[in-house]
Amino acid sequence: TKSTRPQRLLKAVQKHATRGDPQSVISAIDHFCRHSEWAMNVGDEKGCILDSVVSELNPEKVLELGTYCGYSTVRIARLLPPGARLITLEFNADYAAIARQVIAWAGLEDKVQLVEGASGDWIPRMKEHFGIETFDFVFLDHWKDRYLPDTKLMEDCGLLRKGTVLLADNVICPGVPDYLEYVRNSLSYKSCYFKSHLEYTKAEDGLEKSVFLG
Ligand SMILES: Nc1ncnc2c1ncn2CCOCCNC(=O)c1cc(-c2ccc(F)cc2)cc(O)c1O
Ligand SMILES: [Mg+2]
Repeated sequence: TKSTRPQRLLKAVQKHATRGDPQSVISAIDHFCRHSEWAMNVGDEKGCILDSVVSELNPEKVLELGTYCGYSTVRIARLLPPGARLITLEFNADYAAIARQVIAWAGLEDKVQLVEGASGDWIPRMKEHFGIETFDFVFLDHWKDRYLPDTKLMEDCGLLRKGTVLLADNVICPGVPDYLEYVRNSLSYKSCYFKSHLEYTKAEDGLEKSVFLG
């Protein structure tokens, strides 16, 4: 039977990347997506912006909503200090299976906990199930119509603290208008836009960085 795109992406990683070398995994995925098949990873251009936000913050507790094949998981986890933890939620079991293998190939499995399920179901269980008090950094890259309800849910569950940084992918393409309107107008957030391009294309896209003010 025909392979899936995530399976072909994993094959490219296993063929071209060096085990335990996260940068080679990132480069192998970017090469595959640029020269073989487009895939919805955050990509290299927005990925550099993601890197700079993470490096500046040095977060201990990270939440990623939407793992897909684990590309941004690897980008973030490779920059985390020893002892820091990244929890990543993926709804699609097939994507999750591929992501686990990509994360393992990068040698980052000790820093990452991949959880299969819907963000709306798992966010209320973060404290009791993972012993998380609050998150330092949240990367939003899942269903675009879940960004706003899940942000409000994280607020209501007390998972955000003064200074928690939310970084949202795809705020232009596919777009998250309700989320943007909220974080840009709420007195509880200081928000700014990083203009970029949709991964591996010339179309405009960008990342919105929003600091929770408590
Ligand atoms: N734990 C969870 N809870 C809830 N939902 C969850 C979940 N885990 C996953 N999901 C489901 C959704 O996951 C994938 C979401 N990402 C995208 O859809 C996406 C699409 C494009 C795109 C596509 C086509 C174009 F033409 C132009 C742009 C680009 C991107 O960068 C994207 O990120
Ligand atoms: Mg995205």
